[in-house]
Amino acid sequence: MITVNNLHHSYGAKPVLKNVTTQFPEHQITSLIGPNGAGKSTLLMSIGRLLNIQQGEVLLKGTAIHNIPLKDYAKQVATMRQFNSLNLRLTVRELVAFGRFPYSQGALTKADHCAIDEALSFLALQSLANAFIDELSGGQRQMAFLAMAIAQQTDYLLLDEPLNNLDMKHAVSIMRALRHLCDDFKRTVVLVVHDINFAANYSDYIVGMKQGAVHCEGPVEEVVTAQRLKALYELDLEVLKTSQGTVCNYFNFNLQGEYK
Ligand SMILES: Nc1ncnc2c1ncn2[C@@H]1O[C@H](COP(=O)(O)OP(=O)(O)OP(=O)(O)O)[C@@H](O)[C@H]1O
Repeated sequence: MITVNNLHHSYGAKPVLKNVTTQFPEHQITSLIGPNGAGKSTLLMSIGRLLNIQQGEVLLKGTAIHNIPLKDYAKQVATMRQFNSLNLRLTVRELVAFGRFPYSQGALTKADHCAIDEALSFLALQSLANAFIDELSGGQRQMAFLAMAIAQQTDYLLLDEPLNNLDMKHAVSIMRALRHLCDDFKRTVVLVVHDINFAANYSDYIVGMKQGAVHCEGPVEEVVTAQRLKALYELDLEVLKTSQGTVCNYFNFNLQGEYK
């Protein structure tokens, strides 16, 4: 279990996480949602140890993460950050191989090659294995970075906007793949996602953040209500239950406090 207790984070004098306390259920998908600038990425990067913890604590299975050697942490927690402008002269396979670094330190073993093959085939990326990252579309690149995180074979996956740049079909494939990782491989996934409909239909638990604080959290059914989402986003919307799932419709409503 990942537990966050009273986490504060400031950039310079600007506080962006204010007393954040939450935890993410094991073997489930948790979506971090909320308006732009709410602190979702800062929270995720703090948990992933890509940002130092300034105040408060993050526990992994009861141990404060700063007490876990980074090398061991990387075998338990993989983080995919937003990388939009990276131009790497690496093939997809070489990139995915970086996911094995905590195990191989660069000298890939047979087991590492198997893990790389598994990650590529899990996301149906075999045909792109020898393509160069800087020659891929944004969506293909996103999939390659996700494969790198999956190849790390950790119990916990932290993903910052993994659906960025993906068309509907690829976004659905990714969310199904993440469900498969949780349901069949007992992984725990925490992702930042802007599309409330993906959060509503593929996650188990939702943490809604606003202005650096946890605004609401709970199982999907509790958080995905018109009342909760209106308060979170300051936007009128309706939540429709259909035979295929939940649809949040926020089109053609008035923006609260703004022009029609
Ligand atoms: N490196 C940085 N230096 C200064 N301020 C930063 C930095 N990174 C983020 N911020 C600020 O911290 C606040 C929270 O940013 P963060 O990226 O965590 O929010 P977010 O909820 O993930 O936003 P978004 O949905 O827009 O990606 C924002 O006001 C942002 O401007």
